[in-house]
Order: sequence, then structure tokens, then C-alpha cells
Amino acid sequence: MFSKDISGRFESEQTPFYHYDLPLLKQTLSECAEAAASYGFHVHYAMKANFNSRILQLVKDAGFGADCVSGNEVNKAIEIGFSPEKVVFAGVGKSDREITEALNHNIFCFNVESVQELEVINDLALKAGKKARVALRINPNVDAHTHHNITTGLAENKFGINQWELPACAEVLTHAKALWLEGIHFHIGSQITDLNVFKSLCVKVNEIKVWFEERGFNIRVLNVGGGLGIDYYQPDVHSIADFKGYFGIFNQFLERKHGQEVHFELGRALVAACGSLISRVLYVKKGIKKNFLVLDAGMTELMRPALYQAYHKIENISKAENEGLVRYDVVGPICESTDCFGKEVELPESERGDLVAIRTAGAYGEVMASRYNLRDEIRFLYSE
Ligand SMILES: Cc1ncc(COP(=O)(O)O)c(C=O)c1O
Ligand SMILES: N[C@@H](CCCC[NH3+])C(=O)O
Repeated sequence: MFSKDISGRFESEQTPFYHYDLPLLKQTLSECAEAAASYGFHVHYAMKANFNSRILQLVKDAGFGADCVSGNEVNKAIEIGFSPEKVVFAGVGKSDREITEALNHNIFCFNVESVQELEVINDLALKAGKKARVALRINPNVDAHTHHNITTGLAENKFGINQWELPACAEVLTHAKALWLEGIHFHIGSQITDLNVFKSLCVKVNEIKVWFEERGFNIRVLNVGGGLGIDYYQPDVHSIADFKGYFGIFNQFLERKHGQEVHFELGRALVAACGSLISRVLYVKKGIKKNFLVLDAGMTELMRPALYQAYHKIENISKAENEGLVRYDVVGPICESTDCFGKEVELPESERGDLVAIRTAGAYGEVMASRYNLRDEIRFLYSE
């Protein structure tokens, strides 16, 4: 249950807003950093999960790098103070302008997603008089066993370079004057809870690394992406992911030579748990077959349930827990039938004005908000 100490502060606040529990975020970052350091691993925070400035500042202070997926994310990471040496730029469709700006920032590495992109980066780097450090994002065709819409490492997905194109990449890299190959990169999907999936990934990475080494390329960096899943069902029991167990898999199954670095790009597992969307009950609609709880937050503030039928725990934080339970479809005010946070959700009997917390919304929540229906700008509140 959401802490009463915290929720007491919300009564007079204008809703909806995102609440970020910064002490929990700091604890999560420190456990992750410590677990990674124990194996000598490096973590870049996937800032697409949440680029709220307060959060980025804490992530940077905890020593993480930044994994960016647009020129604007690269610029923001630099603005916040991430060292360019710790900034990587990924994405299947980087524009010429974005590439040139990132070159001018002297970022650590571009994660390259096609043979053509490799050629374009070479041309733009030549023009800018720079050398671009690149890693090839390879599609390993490993099933992440997660929601279909957030799977990225299957041959049918748009992401990464297919293995049959590796000889073409090797050819470009051999002749390109402005490219420097740092390593190979993989990211197979998000919200992965079956850790065996990462073992399968390690097997593929080992295989592909050898392919390059046999052809005389030095692979200094093995970037295995992100994707570590979290517990959306019991946010207070498992508020921090098992980073030690996760990194332990890679330590055990990834073959590393002396001097080879292992990089990760975690997003969700670092920031999901610290965020909740706080909303107020506008109306209780009683029906014969159904009761609706109409909130003042909707899919415009948190899109995941509408987009992926994603589960987020919903709590009425104005009422004592588990008293007089009633089933509700918890919906928002947006003119879309998919604007629903949960069906048949058991909650204490609720009334107009009650505060509702939609938990574990710190990743892919605020950043995916939209102004559809000309909604207000998103608001925030932090616990220090
Ligand atoms: C290339 C890349 N790296 C890292 C991430 C971060 O993933 P997650 O938030 O699941 O850790 C993503 C998003 O899925 C991604 O596309
Ligand atoms: N936005 C997705 C994750 C996509 C990650 C980016 N590749 C989610 O909310 O779960």
C-alpha cells in the first residue's frame, strides 16, 4: 500500500500528477551501481524510460552513463552534465542533423542499426573532420518472451542488423576512413522477467563476437542492452529488481577476454518503481453489471494500459485498505474506449474526491504522455 505519510500531503494538490519517490530511486540506483561494479560492468541509463530532469540528475550523480535515442536526448544528457564519454546514441532512424550534432559533442559511441547508416555516419564524420566510434546493433533473433509489442530482437522486428548482413558491415568497416569499431550491441526487448532469455542472448553474443574476431576485428565493448523486467503486481514487496542475479547471469555466461568491457542499457528497472500517477475520482457510475470509477487521469497521462493492456496496481489511497471491496472498471476521461486503467479492479468502496494511485509508473509513463483532447501539461511532485 502507498505510504500514508506520503499520501497525506496529496489532499490539497491539484490532480493528476506524477509522484516520484526520490529516496527509493537513489536506493535503486545505488544497488544497481554496486552490483554492476562488483563484476566490472558499465551501465548506461536508457533515458527514453524517463527524461525528467530531477531523475536524470540523480542518475548522473550515481555514476551512470546515458543511452539516448534521439538528438534531443543526446543534447539533454549533455546539458544535465553526463560526460560525452558516457553517452551512446542508438535508434533505427537517426537523421543527418542528429548524427552531426552528436559527432560535434564527441559522444562515446553510435549504436548503428543498418549498413546504410554505417555509410552515412562515415560520410558525415568525414565532412565534420571527426572519427565516429560505432557499435553494430545486431538482431540476434532471440525471443524475449515478453509482450509482442515490446519485443525487439526477432528477425521480423525493424531493429538491428540481420546476421546475413554482417559481411557487408565488415566490408564497409574495412574501408571506411572515419569509423572506428568499438563493439557489438544487442537489445532484445523490454520487461523481460524470464532470466533464461538472457542466457540465450549470451550464447548468441559469444557466437557473433567470435565471428568478428576471426575476421581480425577487435571487439572491445559487448553491449547487451537493457530489458530487465520488474514486478508490477507487488510493488511494495519487490520495489528493487534483483540486479545481482541479473548481472550474475552475464558474468557467468558471457565470454570475455581481458580488456573487453560489458555495457548495459537499463531503463525500466531503474525508474519504474519510484513513480506513481496520482489521480482523483471524479465520478462513480453505478451500473447493473458494472461499476465505473471515472478518474481525472487518463491514457494521456499513462498510455501503457491502453497501448499494451499493461497491468499497473491501482490503490484508493484515501480509504483504509481492503474494507468493503467493490469491483470497478477504472477509466479516464478521454474519448477513447481503450482509456481504461484496469477492469474489474477490487477497491474499497470509493467516492467522488478520493485519491487513487496508479503504481509503478515511473518508466514509460510521463515520457509517453500526450496532449490529446488538449489536456493540461503533466504535473509532478517529489518526495525528497
Ligand atoms: C536499444 C534499447 N536499449 C535499452 C532499452 C531499455 O529497455 P528497458 O527499459 O526495458 O531496460 C530500450 C527499450 O526497450 C532500447 O530500445
Ligand atoms: N514503452 C514500452 C517499452 C518500450 C521500450 C523501448 N524499446 C513500455 O512501456 O513498456
